[in-house]
Amino acid sequence: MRLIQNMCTIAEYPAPGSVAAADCCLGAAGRRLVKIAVVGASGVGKTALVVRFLTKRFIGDYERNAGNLYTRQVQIEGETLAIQVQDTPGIQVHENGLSCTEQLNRCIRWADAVVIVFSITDYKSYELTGPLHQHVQQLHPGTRLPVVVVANKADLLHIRQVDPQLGLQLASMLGCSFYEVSVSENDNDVYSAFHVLCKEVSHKQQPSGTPEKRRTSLIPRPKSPNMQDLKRRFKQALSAKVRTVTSV
Ligand SMILES: Nc1nc2c(ncn2[C@@H]2O[C@H](COP(=O)(O)OP(=O)(O)OP(=O)(O)O)[C@@H](O)[C@H]2O)c(=O)[nH]1
Repeated sequence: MRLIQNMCTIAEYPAPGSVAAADCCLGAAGRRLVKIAVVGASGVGKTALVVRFLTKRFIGDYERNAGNLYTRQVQIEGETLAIQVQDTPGIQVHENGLSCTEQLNRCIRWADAVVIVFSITDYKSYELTGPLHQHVQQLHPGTRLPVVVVANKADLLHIRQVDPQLGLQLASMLGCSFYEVSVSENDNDVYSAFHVLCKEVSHKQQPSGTPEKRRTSLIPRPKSPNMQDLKRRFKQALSAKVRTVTSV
């Protein structure tokens, strides 16, 4: 779906490592930038989720997605971060596994974090979550990309195919936060999912030396005796010895 705040599509998006991509490391006004890709099977509500997060609205009917990029600012722990959210076309599942286009892979490589969406009314979309998570991590070798798992359409209880426990168990096995949401009925949980993810990325982006440095400066150093102290102790020892000698 085409929306306000639309900047460009995945196809136009600079490949990671290019000069243009490097320019994107800081958002408007030099704010830190968090790049999030929203992925999952077709029809699970990816566009609806992104639109809800950006506008707090649920429109109902969305054009088939071509992979649009949106931006907004969020407050995380007192800091205003620029975040870019990349909506992606639905992943097709084939008998021999995932079928990810190069366009989608480029988007996942570009991202600092990923939201994997499935629908509670579509068991196949849930089954995609594990392999998709593995695929995301494979595209980011040497690091653990923050991922949140979102189970959508929680309002459609009468046609539920995925038990909430299943989603929770899978997410915890993958080491991800999990949210069961109804994009059509509620925006709080949607916001929380994005917020948690931004927080995780923000912590990851902090220079690694900073907290460690602060911690070490808090550890009290063992006191080394100064000369005055040494002299005083020496005198004390000496007079004790003298006292012992005189008492004998
Ligand atoms: N009942 C209900 N319907 C929803 C919810 N979220 C999305 N939908 C509907 O599900 C359909 C698919 O939503 P989209 O947001 O287009 O799904 P998508 O994952 O972006 O689909 P693709 O672009 O094909 O990949 C639309 O008709 C939405 O109105 C929800 O929480 N509850």
